[in-house]
Amino acid sequence: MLAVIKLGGSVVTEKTRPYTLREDNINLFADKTRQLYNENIEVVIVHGGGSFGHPTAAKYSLGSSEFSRIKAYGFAETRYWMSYLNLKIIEELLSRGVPAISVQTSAIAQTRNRQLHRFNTEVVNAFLERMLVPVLYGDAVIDVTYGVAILSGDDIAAYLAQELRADVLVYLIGSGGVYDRPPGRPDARLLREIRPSGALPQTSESALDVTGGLRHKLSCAFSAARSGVRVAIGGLTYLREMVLGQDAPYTRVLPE
Ligand SMILES: Nc1ncnc2c1ncn2[C@@H]1O[C@H](COP(=O)(O)OP(=O)(O)OP(=O)(O)O)[C@@H](O)[C@H]1O
Ligand SMILES: C=C(C)CCOP(=O)(O)O
Repeated sequence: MLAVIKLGGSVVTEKTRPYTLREDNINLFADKTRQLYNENIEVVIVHGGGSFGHPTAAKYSLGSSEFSRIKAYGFAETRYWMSYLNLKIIEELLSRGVPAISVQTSAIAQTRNRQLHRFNTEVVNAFLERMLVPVLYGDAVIDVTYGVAILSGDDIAAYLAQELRADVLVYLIGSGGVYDRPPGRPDARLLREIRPSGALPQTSESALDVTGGLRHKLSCAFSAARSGVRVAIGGLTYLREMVLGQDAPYTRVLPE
């Protein structure tokens, strides 16, 4: 069984506080991944930018306008912080005996018009065949039209799930699933199912998110679901249930 897990930046970082880790959640994620790995479930991890990638990319407007010398520096700084966050996650996995391997996403992916254009899936597959756990991430990448762009981990996860014919694609987010309205509101209700033909939830997007927040995640999730991958969005607590398709409080993403 193969699971592609998008580990949301809202899970592993404090999104409202720049450059702040949620170490308890990184540890819990590593514990749960060890359990899956020990049960011979193949896992590909893609993590997001959280409060490391988004504020840096926003500071240099990497997702918009013309390329420039200052953007070259912003590109390098964004890559630095994404590598830093990646290493923090890898360290916890390794310390639990999980053979996690960092995959520098910008070295194997490019965009055109800010859409995924080239991606070396073979290298990810080769790591899997050797019982490794590849850990990719949303990243600053070469864009053949605009010079540089930000490629979201949400796109990468949906793409890889389809290309590798994964059994399941899980989006882990800090709010624990998709609610009918922003989860901070007292009357917010967890949606147990969501479909592209239904009403979309009300969302509150953070100004610090340069890749479109929950709305963009849903469009990636729907595209994977339409191609036949089982897709779930939920919190860390129920990672195992989502991977195995068991009933629990999370959101199932349906194809239509
Ligand atoms: N209706 C809603 N249901 C669930 N979450 C919502 C809703 N509206 C807003 N949100 C917010 O969206 C967040 C998840 O989206 P976000 O873009 O932060 O995902 P992420 O993948 O964790 O982040 P990153 O892009 O940094 O990896 C939740 O933690 C929550 O704060
Ligand atoms: C902001 C950066 C560098 C990564 C974006 O990836 P995402 O957080 O998965 O959307």
